Amino acid sequence: MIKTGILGATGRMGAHLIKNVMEDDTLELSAVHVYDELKQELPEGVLATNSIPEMLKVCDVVIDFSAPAATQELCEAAMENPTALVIATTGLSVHQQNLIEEASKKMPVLYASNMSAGIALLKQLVQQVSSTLKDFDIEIVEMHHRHKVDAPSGTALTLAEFAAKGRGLDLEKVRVSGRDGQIGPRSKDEIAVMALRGGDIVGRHTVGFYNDGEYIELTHVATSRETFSKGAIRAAKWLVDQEPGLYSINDCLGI
Ligand SMILES: NC(=O)C1=CN([C@@H]2O[C@H](COP(=O)(O)OP(=O)(O)OC[C@H]3O[C@@H](n4cnc5c(N)ncnc54)[C@H](OP(=O)(O)O)[C@@H]3O)[C@@H](O)[C@H]2O)C=CC1
Ligand SMILES: O=C(O)C1=N[C@H](C(=O)O)C[C@H](O)C1
Repeated sequence: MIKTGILGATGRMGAHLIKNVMEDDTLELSAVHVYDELKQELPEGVLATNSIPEMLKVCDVVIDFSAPAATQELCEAAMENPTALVIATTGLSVHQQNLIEEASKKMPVLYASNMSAGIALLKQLVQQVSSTLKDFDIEIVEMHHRHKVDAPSGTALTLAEFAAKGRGLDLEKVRVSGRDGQIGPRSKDEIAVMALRGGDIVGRHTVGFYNDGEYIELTHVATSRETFSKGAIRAAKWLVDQEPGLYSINDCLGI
């Protein structure tokens, strides 16, 4: 059995993870990190702790759907106690992204801004369309539930990176995150990434390629959070057998 820990256990994703890990035949729920208060009953023997180092001591793998500060603490603690890490938290700073890379020198780490198989494939399609249809304007729109705290979504940024890569562009130089007022005509290279928030939308991403006379829109819709929790569990099972290094969800899926 793979001893599994959950960081962000009291969150929206945490609730699905607890359920899905407990249902799984090859995973054992060893520990949950409780930042504030755990409102859910857990089976006897599961460590509920507010200490990340204590959680790491009893786990083969930790799955993280939490917040940037928590991910940072996880990476720092894991460098003292190397443990496979599946990291799904978005809204990370450059420093926090570098920490993940640093940690991956000592342990296998899989980072994915989206754990679904659909987005794993969509990234590749976006890069292909971007590099093939060079004259098409690229615009990305994401929609999420009203509780989401980071914008644009990590997935939208990842899709934008693949779009930029398809054209050999530096996303930092071409990304537009809003339009308002006398902004002038659209420049050729810009890639807009726009965020909408409302209701209980689990996650919707559209990458549009627009030209005169035609356009293509590629849309992925997540209709259940279990898409992400089950994707992370699939990643955890794969990751525990890997050497130290930084992996993507595509590595895990072999695509
Ligand atoms: N990669 C993917 O496929 C997906 C990624 N996500 C990402 O996962 C993250 C969590 O999403 P969601 O579950 O909706 O968010 P929630 O706000 O519901 O949950 C966040 C969790 O993190 C905990 N937390 C917050 N701050 C800290 C801290 N400083 N230290 C330790 N724990 C902390 C919260 O504890 P408390 O409840 O006590 O505040 C809570 O358990 C987000 O970044 C989201 O974008 C979400 C879905 C899919
Ligand atoms: O916060 C969410 O809910 C989600 N976050 C991820 C992101 O920022 O891309 C993935 C998914 O879209 C749901």
